[in-house]
Amino acid sequence: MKIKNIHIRTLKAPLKKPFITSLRRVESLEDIVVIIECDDGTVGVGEGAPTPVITGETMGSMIAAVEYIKPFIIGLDIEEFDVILNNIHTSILKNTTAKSALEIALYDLKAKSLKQPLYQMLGGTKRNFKTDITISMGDIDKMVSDSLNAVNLGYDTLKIKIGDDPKKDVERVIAIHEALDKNITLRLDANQGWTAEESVDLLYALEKQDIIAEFIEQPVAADDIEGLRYIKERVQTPLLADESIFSVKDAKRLLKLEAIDYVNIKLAKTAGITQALALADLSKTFGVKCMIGCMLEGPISVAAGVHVASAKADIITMLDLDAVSLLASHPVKTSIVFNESEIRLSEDIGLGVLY
Ligand SMILES: C[C@H](N)C(=O)N[C@H](CCC(=O)O)C(=O)O
Ligand SMILES: [Mg+2]
Repeated sequence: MKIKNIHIRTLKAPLKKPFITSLRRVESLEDIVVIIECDDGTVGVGEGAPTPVITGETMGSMIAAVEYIKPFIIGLDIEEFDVILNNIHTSILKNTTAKSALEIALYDLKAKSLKQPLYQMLGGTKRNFKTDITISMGDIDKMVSDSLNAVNLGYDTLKIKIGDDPKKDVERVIAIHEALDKNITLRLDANQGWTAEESVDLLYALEKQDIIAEFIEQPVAADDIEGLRYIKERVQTPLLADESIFSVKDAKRLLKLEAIDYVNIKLAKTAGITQALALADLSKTFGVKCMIGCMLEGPISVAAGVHVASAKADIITMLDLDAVSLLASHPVKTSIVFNESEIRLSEDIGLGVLY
């Protein structure tokens, strides 16, 4: 099975409502779908969504990166899996989401060539998962009503976006906590919005009210490693690193410093499945649990995240794979069930995506 061609398509999908974090506001999804076509007609499909404020990539840069990588892998046989991976990653630096889209398509092809579902090829057996849902940042009343609606839809874990105003952020979390049953788990994501000192003050204020979230995600700037350690040494609320960890190297540094409690793995940051698996393995050696997350992206790349979650189910114990549920509709047929908080992998070969 030789790689004959690589096609790039654009996927557009409307959101149920605007997606708002301290870093950006998005009104609808637009991303790329990468299709690797082999000489026997088999195709593998991957996807990547631009998140300029996190990975530095845009639609244009991702398309250019995939076009640039193409000649390094066209003509190679799927049997030369490691050579193809190496060529993807060494032909150009960075461009992690573009590389992830290519890797996802390649893993889809490899699993299809072995006639196995991808999670089985990766050693997984788990097929049923529960994800949280993101509550976009906004006015307190809107965040409370969005939280109540999410619980009515069956979600028992909410990821609350905050980070634009520490004082208002405390009020938001207290109001949401007051409005919900106490069996609902709250995750907080500030997307780098606070300083280390603000983070400690804010988390103390919540802890004083007996609000201890499951974790606070990325309270400070991605490169503020000392800030993360400063917070971890002072608060009870566990600390999860997102934008601070793209690679195994990033994670090693933070884990050695004992600066965080959990790691958020996203294929768009790890440049695909290979390093995501390695990141889970590394976290396991440090006894640190992981979450698998996503950007605002579509069902193909989210599906790849679910397969990774199955492969590393012992260490990836938390899921933030809600992007498909945030879409009002999308054009992709999958045999994977995305039903609000419930996600179920099928026994179809490959990713389980028909495009
Ligand atoms: C969609 C997911 N639940 C999420 O919140 N991801 C964000 C980044 C998403 C983006 O801006 O596209 C995160 O974890 O920071
Ligand atoms: Mg985050």
